[in-house]
Amino acid sequence: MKLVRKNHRGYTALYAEKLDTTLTTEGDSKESFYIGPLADDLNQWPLEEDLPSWRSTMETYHQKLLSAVTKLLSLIALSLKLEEDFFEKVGALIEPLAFIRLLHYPGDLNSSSEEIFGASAHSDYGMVTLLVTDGVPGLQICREKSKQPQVWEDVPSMSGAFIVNIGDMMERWTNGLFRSTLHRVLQPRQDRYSVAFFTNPSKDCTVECLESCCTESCPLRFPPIKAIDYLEERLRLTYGL
Ligand SMILES: O=C(O)CCC(=O)C(=O)O
Ligand SMILES: [Fe+2]
Repeated sequence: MKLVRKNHRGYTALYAEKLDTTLTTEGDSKESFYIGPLADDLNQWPLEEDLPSWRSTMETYHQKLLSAVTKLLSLIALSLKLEEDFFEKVGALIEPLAFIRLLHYPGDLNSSSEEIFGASAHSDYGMVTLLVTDGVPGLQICREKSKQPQVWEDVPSMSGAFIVNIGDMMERWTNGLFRSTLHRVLQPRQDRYSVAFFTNPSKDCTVECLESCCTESCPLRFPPIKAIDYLEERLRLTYGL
């Protein structure tokens, strides 16, 4: 039963995605399943009789994580000396483009190429990502993404905790004050599973540098852009379209 990806929902096969668009390799050695906003009816669900309660479990997870992200965004707003509901007021949370991605990295691929990653180096595209992993190592971050050579550090898995990644749209909003996290996943030696929850602003929300983040010493780095335009371009590159 494979519900092949349509409208960025459903199943994506091994090697279909390449997160580091500078690599010349085939693609990342992971397979995944996407579940997007619940309201628009575009999600692809397995039959209830094949996977009883799966849909309702995923819908509950989506709702709970969106509510956690909403709280996190109000803390981010306060930390930027903005009103608590700033991200609501700019329209980011009207119909946020929030996606669950269920990920599987097969452990038995025995690839000899050092250039094949479970997930090649990238930063997530949106506001923030909440990530849970099954404890199998592989995830790494690079703290100083513009320095060469890049230094990669393992990210330990903590049971009961989320890993939180800042995304590129948050970096654009804050003119780089909040830096998006460059990360990757090495090809694991045993099966590895993780669940990411990506949050992008609503499609018509304009992501533009906050006034307080643009100064003479820190001039504007990114022009304003509509969330959907930014997201679609990043997805286009990731899938080599
Ligand atoms: O599997 C992981 O730990 C990370 C996944 C990831 O970075 C992504 O899907 O964007
Ligand atoms: Fe990621």
